[in-house]
Amino acid sequence: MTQPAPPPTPGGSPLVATALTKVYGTDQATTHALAGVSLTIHPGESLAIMGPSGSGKTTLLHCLAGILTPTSGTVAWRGEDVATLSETRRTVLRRQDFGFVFQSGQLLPELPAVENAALPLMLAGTTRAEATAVAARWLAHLGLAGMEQRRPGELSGGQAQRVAIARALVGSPGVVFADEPTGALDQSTGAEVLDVLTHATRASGAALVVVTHDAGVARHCSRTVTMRDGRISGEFRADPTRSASPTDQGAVR
Ligand SMILES: Nc1ncnc2c1ncn2[C@@H]1O[C@H](COP(=O)(O)OP(=O)(O)OP(=O)(O)O)[C@@H](O)[C@H]1O
Repeated sequence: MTQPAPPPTPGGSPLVATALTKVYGTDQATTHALAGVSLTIHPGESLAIMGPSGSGKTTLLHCLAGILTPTSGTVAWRGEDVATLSETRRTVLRRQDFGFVFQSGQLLPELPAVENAALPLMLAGTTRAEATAVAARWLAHLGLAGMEQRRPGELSGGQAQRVAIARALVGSPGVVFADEPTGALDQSTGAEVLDVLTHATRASGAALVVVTHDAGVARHCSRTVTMRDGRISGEFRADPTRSASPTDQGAVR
């Protein structure tokens, strides 16, 4: 398969979170969703974030991606602190440097697949003709040639997630954030979509951060961190010489 995006910049900079905390609520009822998380995500790596419900996975993802402002701590990205940027600058950063894949329902139902995939480029000012041409190449790259004009309602769940992956990658982001990207799919479709997500992201040179409950997802990633009560409770690196699962891991933090 030919790579439709420009070649990745060699090297690139890591995303570095330091001592992140996030407290939700008021004085009467507070939740310490993040209680001091430090994490470095390197260019080209794929990181799975696992842990029980309520352990802070989505909150961490949203703080890393500039969707949420942490209560304290920093998120360093290409010389800026994502945590303290203005909302306007964060919006630009999210559009230009980051890609997003969520569980489902993220595509605009009235737009054909190619326009859904082209959206980040059009929002960044690329002409419609150029944006849809790049998006069509991504769709073909992800196995959706011939489906460019279908609306989301005319696609299977797995095909719709491939469109979402094309949309996440079309702007050549530095980091792709995915929150339960296969959560709405059956097991075999989910595995296929995950394969597409991890391979396409790696080929584009971007890092991938995936929140998941599924150990099968984590097995596709080069590293897994587990969370408990707002903290990182364990870390596991994939060993390319054997098939392993996060349950094998030893806690390193
Ligand atoms: N907007 C909010 N307001 C108040 N509390 C919140 C809010 N969002 C999350 N929380 C709380 O923060 C904690 C962490 O939530 P978070 O969604 O990050 O966990 P999670 O590990 O992603 O959970 P799940 O696996 O169930 O999606 C939970 O106790 C949750 O109830």
